[in-house]
Amino acid sequence: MTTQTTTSGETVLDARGVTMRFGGLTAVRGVDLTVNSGEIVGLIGPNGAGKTTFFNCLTGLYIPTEGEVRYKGDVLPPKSFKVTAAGIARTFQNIRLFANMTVLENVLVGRHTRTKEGLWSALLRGPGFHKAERASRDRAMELLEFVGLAEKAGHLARNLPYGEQRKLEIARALASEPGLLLLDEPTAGMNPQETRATEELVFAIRDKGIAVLVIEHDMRFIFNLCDRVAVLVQGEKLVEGDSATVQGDERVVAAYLGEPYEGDPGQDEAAEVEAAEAHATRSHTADTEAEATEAETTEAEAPEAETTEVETAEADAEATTDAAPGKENDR
Ligand SMILES: Nc1ncnc2c1ncn2[C@@H]1O[C@H](COP(=O)(O)OP(=O)(O)OP(=O)(O)O)[C@@H](O)[C@H]1O
Repeated sequence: MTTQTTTSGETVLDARGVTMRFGGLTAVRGVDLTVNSGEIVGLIGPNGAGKTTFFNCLTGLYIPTEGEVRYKGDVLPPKSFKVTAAGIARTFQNIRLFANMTVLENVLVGRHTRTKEGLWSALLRGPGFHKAERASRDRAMELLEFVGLAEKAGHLARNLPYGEQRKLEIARALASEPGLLLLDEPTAGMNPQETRATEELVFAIRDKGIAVLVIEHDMRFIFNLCDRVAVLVQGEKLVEGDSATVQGDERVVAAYLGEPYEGDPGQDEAAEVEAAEAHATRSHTADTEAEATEAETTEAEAPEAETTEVETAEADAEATTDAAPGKENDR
C-alpha cells in the first residue's frame, strides 16, 4: 500500500488557537492540537462539545473564526477538496457513500484527487487514460482487500451491512493517499465484534505510516487505541494526555456526568442559570403561597358569607311572614 511519506515523529497536524463561532454560539474556543506521524490521537467529549465542528475546521469545511491549521508545516487551504489533495482525508459521523454505486466505484471516486489524467485525456479515452484507469482500479482493489471488502467490490454500497459501509468509507478516504486520516465516530452503530475489528484496522492504518485522529464515544475503543487523548468540553480543551492520565482526571469524569468542576468554562453561565431558576422558583413559590392564602381566605369566608346571607334571608322571610298582612287572619 503506498502512502505519502512521513518522517517518524514529524508534526503532521498543528492546530493553534482554533475558534469557531456560529453567531452568538462559540462551538470551539482556542483549541490547540498536534498530531505527530506514527500517532493515533483521540478526541473525546460529551455531546455538543465541539468535536465535529473542530474536525470541520481541520478539513476546510469551515474556515475557523480564529486560529490556524497547518498540515506538515503549510497552512491549510480553505477548500475541502484542496485539503484532501494536501493529504488530510476524513470519514463522517453520518455515512456519506454513493448508495447506488458499487463498492469499487465508491473507492474510485475517492481517488480523483490522485488521478493525474486531465479532462481531455478522460474525454478522448486515449492510452494514457486507460493506463491510469487500470492503475486506479488496481489500487482501489488493494484498498478493498486491506479493509476486507474485496469480495464485495461489485455490490451496491447500499446493500452492505452498516459495519461494512463504515469500512468502505475508510477505504474511500484512504484512496486519496492521506498522511492524516480523521475518523468521526467510526464504530457508531457497530456491535462489539465489529468494533474490535475496526480497532485492528486503525492500528493497521497507523502501521502503514498514516497518522490518525479519531472522535469516538466508545471509551474502551479510545483508551485501547490511542497514544494520546484530548478532551473537549463546551468547545474548550480540558485535558490532554495518555489514556491513564485522562481516565484518572476527575474533571473529565465530572464533565461527562454533567457536574461542574473548577475552571469549568460554563461555570459562570451555569451559576447565572441556577440563580435565575432559583429566583423564578422563589417568585413562583411566593405567588403560589399568595394564591393559596387567598383561596383559603375565600373558602373560610364563603360559608360565613353564605350563612350570613341565608340567615339574612331567613330573618327577612320571618319578618315578612310576621309582618304579612292578614296572615293571622288566615289562620
Ligand atoms: N453549523 C452550525 N450552526 C450552528 N451551530 C452549530 C453548527 N454546527 C454545530 N453547532 C453547534 O455547535 C456545538 C458543537 O456541536 P458539535 O456537533 O461540534 O459537537 P460534538 O462534540 O461533535 O457533538 P456530538 O458528540 O453530539 O456529535 C453544538 O452546540 C451545536 O449545536
